[in-house]
Amino acid sequence: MYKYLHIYNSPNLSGSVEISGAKNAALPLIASTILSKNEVKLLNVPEVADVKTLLKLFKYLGADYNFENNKLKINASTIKNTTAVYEIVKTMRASILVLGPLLARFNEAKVSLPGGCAIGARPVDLHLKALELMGADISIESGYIHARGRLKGATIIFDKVTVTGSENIIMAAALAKGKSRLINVAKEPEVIELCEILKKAGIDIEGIGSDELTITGSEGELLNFPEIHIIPDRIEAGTYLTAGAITNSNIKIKNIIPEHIESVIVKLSQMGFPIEIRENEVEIFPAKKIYPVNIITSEYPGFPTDMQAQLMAVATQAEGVSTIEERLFENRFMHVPELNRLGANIQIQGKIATIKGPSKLIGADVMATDLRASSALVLAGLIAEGETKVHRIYHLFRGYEKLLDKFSKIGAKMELLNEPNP
Ligand SMILES: CC(=O)N[C@H]1[C@@H](OP(=O)(O)OP(=O)(O)OC[C@H]2O[C@@H](n3ccc(=O)[nH]c3=O)[C@H](O)[C@@H]2O)O[C@H](CO)[C@@H](O)[C@@H]1O
Ligand SMILES: C=C(OP(=O)(O)O)C(=O)O
Repeated sequence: MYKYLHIYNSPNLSGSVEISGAKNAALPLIASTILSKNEVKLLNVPEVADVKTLLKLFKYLGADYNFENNKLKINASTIKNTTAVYEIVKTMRASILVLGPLLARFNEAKVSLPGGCAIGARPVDLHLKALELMGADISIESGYIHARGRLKGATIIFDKVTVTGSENIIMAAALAKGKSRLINVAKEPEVIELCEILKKAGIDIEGIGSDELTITGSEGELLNFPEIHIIPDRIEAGTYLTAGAITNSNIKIKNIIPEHIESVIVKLSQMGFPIEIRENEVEIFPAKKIYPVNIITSEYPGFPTDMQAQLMAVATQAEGVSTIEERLFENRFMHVPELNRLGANIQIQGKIATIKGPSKLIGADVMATDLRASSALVLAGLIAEGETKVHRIYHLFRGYEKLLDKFSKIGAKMELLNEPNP
């Protein structure tokens, strides 16, 4: 039975939210266990749909695991199958993360092409080009990427900064023969955590945290992984921070690494929200006046595309004209018509959205189209007069753990109800 999220006007939030482990760190780290000879224990793993999908894929490949209370024990040494099937890959693009490690370990891998999705074309050409430079023979057959060959170290210059592309090639280089130089690598905290774990597992990696890495591969020898503690989810943290902002409330966001959301804090501060930064938490206070803002999305440490929709929801309440330019994905404004249905005044011209505020929002039926678009609609629903029904809400559960519990703890009123016409 399909569900929708019924949100009741909740203009005053208070209290604190504990942030879960990062989905986008957990996914590559789980994929990396393909390189491990031992069972790996991962802590602070978020129980979200994407993690469960990747685990389903691991089971299909032949791995064993146990996942309870955010603790995951996974043994990928039993993997025999090297084909990631369409039926699983189609539900989650990040399944492409098994390509690099499977190929590096088995000298062969077949992964269904992830295809386009809601936010843009999202090709994987840079992943494939890099693997070819490392000696892989790659063909596309019946919708599958078929990669074969023994990987050897290479110099790779990424034409664009790609997060999962960098992660795939870092994992491949860890087991390849010889040294790889990766230039223009992504510097997202999730990429850094992957490098640090591989280093602890015995791989020589230089340049961690910079955009150039030198990795000396183990020549096919499997690694001895340490216990892994997943870093806090900076996008979940940013989302709850924007919940404080849109409702102009005082809330604390706990269990985070504030540096990871610096660009979001800077923009909310510019909008007039006082924010106190402490060691593992930030606290947002009501603004006297909400100022408009100009945002351009970019790679870390720039403003994250994964926070663009949420900031746009907040900008609907600013006194004046804000602009948001989306530079990473060509189709990541799907929340705009839905926010406008609630009463926002947003226009799009190419990559730029212009938001005229403040707008009085009034509850309506709206459609979630992707993960972060869904969160923008939830935020808008908090301040919309009356009741807002967010349909296709399953997108949200790909990346937000215990969303209803966390929102209800800070005073938001919402419930999951059955769609009347499924
Ligand atoms: C699971 C995960 O971590 N997902 C994140 C990851 O996605 P993902 O890793 O898929 O995003 P990328 O960093 O690869 O994409 C950045 C840009 O490069 C382009 N590109 C990418 C690869 C390629 O082979 N060719 C190519 O042209 C993409 O279309 C996009 O325009 O980073 C994005 C950008 O921060 C985030 O929005 C996603 O939440
Ligand atoms: C776009 C996202 O995820 P994915 O790359 O898995 O689609 C996201 O986390 O906002």
